[in-house]
Amino acid sequence: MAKARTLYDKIWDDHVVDRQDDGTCLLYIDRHLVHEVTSPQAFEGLRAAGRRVRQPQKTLAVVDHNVPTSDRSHGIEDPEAATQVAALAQNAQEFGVEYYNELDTRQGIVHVVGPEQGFTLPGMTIVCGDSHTSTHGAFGSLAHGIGTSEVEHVLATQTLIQKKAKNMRVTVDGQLPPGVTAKDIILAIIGEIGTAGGTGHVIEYAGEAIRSLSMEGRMTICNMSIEGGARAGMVAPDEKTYAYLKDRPKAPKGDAWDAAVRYWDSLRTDEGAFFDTEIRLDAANLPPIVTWGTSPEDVISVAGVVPNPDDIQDENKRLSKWRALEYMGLTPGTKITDIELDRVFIGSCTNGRIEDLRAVAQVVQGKKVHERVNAMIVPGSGIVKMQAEAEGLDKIFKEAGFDWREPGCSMCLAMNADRLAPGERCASTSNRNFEGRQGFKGRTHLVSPAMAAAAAIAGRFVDIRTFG
Ligand SMILES: CC(C)[C@H](C(=O)O)[C@@H](O)C(=O)O
Ligand code: SF4
Repeated sequence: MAKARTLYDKIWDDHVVDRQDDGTCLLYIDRHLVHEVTSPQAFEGLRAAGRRVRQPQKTLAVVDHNVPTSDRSHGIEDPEAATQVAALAQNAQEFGVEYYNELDTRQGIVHVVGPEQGFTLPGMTIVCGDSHTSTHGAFGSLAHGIGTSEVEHVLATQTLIQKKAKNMRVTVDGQLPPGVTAKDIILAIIGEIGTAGGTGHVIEYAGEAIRSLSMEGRMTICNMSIEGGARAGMVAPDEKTYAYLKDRPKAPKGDAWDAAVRYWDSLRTDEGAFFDTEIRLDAANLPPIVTWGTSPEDVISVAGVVPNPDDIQDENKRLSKWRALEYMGLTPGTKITDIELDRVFIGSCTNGRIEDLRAVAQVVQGKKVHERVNAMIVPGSGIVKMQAEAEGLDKIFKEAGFDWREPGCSMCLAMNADRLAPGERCASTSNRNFEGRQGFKGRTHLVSPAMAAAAAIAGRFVDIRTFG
């Protein structure tokens, strides 16, 4: 009998072109997403070597990090951003790669755009010069970030040099309580395993709670796999995956669709397959989570208090958590619900999709953003924006006092004009709370969309389970 294999093993095996004795492999790459930040040198390298893009139709380029989220119909004012955007437009044209510019409705954050267009499909190897490429694993693909020199390698050859990672399974049993979301699951997992817990592994998420999630929720989980140190995250495809993808512009059609689904149905981890590491969590025990520090592992229940680093044995860790508290302007023992906010950011490739915006609308409908708070909502893509407007969500947001913006990465990493002022405190639906991530000396607390929405109204963190 054939050896029992994991989902990761199967996709890996189906893409190995060559294997050296030391385990180094050449992997075939099915899809390559390209954005303006990590591609200029890669295209420059091709140009210098006189090479073409090997398979332009398997490559898709979009601008997201630098674009302003204000009206851009009259061009991009910031000269640096304008130069980077223009460079991608020029490279895409010169190398025959499909490109969504800042005025295209299909434009958005690269990890929102891929799935939305059906460019992301189960069983594929997907890369992008961006760490959150792990998002696409929600479709049962092997998707991970690569560096700029690898971007050049993939552009030139449609292959990547890789060594196989270990298998890890995170099983989330049970059912999520009301008010607790995919974001809380992944923050809880990272809190449990730490930011290095997944190092050297590809994580497969399994269990009843994961199965019950929408594709949007699964993307939120896979998105943050990288914050847990893993190379990639994945969820086996199922009927929800197919329903999401069917009739998407780039998804296969007719007989090709049927044949694809037959293959995708085989992409399940076999009974008895080996995992190097296994973790289990019970969804029923999870609270809404807020991060208190400068690492995504610094998690605490909204009903809790800021922890005391003195309780940590390891000296280095203890000191680093004290530094985090100092940076965050917090003292141990402070109730999370006593933390006041200046800003709220709803968006990013973690939580900038339509389901996230619906969750926000549900919380803020008929209410007003707290007078101290400046709150913005940045849809993950033009398609998300259009859908939200068709559902009237933008009206709900604007009436509540939210700023409704154009799509892009925005204040997830503050590469454009959207940023925190020094000392400002923000509830954010994004994935990183590093020092300076949302602006110099800015203070970021990671939360779910519903929790960010409630915080915008209350001006402080509130427990979404009792808010209303
Ligand atoms: C700019 C890009 C290289 C970076 C990444 O790789 O993740 C960004 O998207 C981020 O989220 O920090
Ligand atoms: S939204 Fe944030 S995390 Fe996602 S790709 Fe953009 S900068 Fe990176």
